[in-house]
Amino acid sequence: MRIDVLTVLPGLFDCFLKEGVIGKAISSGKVEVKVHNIRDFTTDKHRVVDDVPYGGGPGMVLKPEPIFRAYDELTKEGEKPYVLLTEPWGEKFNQEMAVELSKKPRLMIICGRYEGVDERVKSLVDREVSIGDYVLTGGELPAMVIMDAVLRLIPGVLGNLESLRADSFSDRGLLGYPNYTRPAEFRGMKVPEVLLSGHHKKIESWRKEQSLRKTLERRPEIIENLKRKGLLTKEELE
Ligand SMILES: N#Cc1c(-c2ccc3ccn(Cc4ccncc4)c3c2)n[nH]c1N
Repeated sequence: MRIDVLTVLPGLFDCFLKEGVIGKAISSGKVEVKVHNIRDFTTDKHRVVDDVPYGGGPGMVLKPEPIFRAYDELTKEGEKPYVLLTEPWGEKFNQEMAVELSKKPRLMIICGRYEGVDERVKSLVDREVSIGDYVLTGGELPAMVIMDAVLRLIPGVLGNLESLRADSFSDRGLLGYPNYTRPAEFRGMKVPEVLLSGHHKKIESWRKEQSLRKTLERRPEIIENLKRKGLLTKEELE
């Protein structure tokens, strides 16, 4: 997969693209992520990317020209990307969307700033996406959240064991099971016996029960949604 990111703050992506699972996936060539400074696609000597809003009002708006120039330049060759625009009021990002996006060969993520992008930029966009009902200062952190959730699903990025775990739980949006590590008792708090038993079938069923119970308690709508889609097995429904 290739992802092109358009932003006026490319430096925000430096650590994200160098560290951890995502950094390894990029350095090993499993995925390709290129961050482009919208300012590099301006043509004036002051490299202006924003302007005051028509009709008045606070703040500035990202101009359409530099973004269109970047899009035209980056789509001259190769497969056309599926274009995302991060927006406070976009479609809510979730695991289902992450799975869908992970199957695209190429993505482009346009990150707004200030009051947002000129409305005409949306003629380039396939999906306006929000990561939640709270207000951020720009679209870069949402872009990193989306990339993290999508790239971890690319085969080989997480390694086999992890991707097996992911398929059975988080890809259906179920909450995770409790994790423990040594010591077996810490300040009077013991690790559940079943996890020390070495009985893999019992451990798996305990973890599935914990995940379903936590999901039912905290996010009952996820269980209802899975029931409606027939994505819960008979024993999971019991
Ligand atoms: N995805 C996502 C988001 C954003 C977000 C995304 C892009 C931009 C560009 C500019 N801003 C700042 C702004 C502009 C207008 N109104 C309020 C805030 C952004 C916020 N906020 N909260 C989310 N969940």
